[in-house]
Amino acid sequence: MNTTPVLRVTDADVVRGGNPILREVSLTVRAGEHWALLGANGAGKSTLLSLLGALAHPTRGTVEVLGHRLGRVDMRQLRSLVGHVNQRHDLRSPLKVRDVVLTGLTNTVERVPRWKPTAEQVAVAHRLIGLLGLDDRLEARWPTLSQGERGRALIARALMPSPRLLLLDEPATGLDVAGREQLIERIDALQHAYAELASVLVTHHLEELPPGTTHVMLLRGGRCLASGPAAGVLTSDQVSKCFDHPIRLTRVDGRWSVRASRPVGPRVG
Ligand SMILES: Nc1ncnc2c1ncn2[C@@H]1O[C@H](COP(=O)(O)OP(=O)(O)OP(=O)(O)O)[C@@H](O)[C@H]1O
Repeated sequence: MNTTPVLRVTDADVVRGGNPILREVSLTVRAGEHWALLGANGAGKSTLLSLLGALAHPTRGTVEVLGHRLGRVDMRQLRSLVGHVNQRHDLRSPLKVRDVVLTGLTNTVERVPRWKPTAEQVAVAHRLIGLLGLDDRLEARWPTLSQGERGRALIARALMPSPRLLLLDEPATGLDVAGREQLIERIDALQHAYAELASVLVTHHLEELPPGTTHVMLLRGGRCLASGPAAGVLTSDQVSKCFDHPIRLTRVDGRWSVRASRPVGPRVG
């Protein structure tokens, strides 16, 4: 087993246009851990994810992705080793689900002309398609897929090169309840199927956290408010601070949900 942390961020600052966007953020992610980055709009989640996906450099501090320090490696090459699921996938061709998933091996949006997968690669694609619950959509074409099916196809695509790290940027945005629940069920299944895989999921909705979430970082105004094992970080107090609102957090059957907590006082009427 590889014991090098999958991600190590040390005192990272990001400044854009003179504005501090991330301040002194540190994070270590190890194999088998499933992190969630939580915070209100503008807290800095996507900016942090862009460092973790080797898409941007920190202004100060260090970021190591899969043991490679940003600034000392070829970012493009490093990116190809990270499974990054971004809902903005600008695919124009009506590719079949299987071919969309196989583009994960060429790390391209479109199919590379004359590139042919091996029988073994096709078998891996089929296994991932099954794992993401898309067996009956194997022959379906991209434009005919629902948003939820597209999201799950993109996760299968990201897993094609067997990455050690999977990054999920608000994967449930825009899904209806059924789509969200299918997605969470499948993320849960793949976390069980790939015990060594580490993942980082960005969201502002606690209802979207898969039950296998092991660790959480709460971000507020570009700073880490709390970070560590989910049970210690996800408390009503800390989540209320994170979202600047009094919130009551509950966990049932491994899933979290939140409600605004009502101030205790005399009832009127
Ligand atoms: N290139 C940039 N120049 C200036 N400000 C930026 C830049 N990129 C992001 N910001 C600002 O940095 C802050 C954090 O942005 P970021 O997208 O990381 O937040 P987020 O937590 O992902 O938000 P959301 O939940 O709304 O997606 C925001 O206030 C944003 O406007």
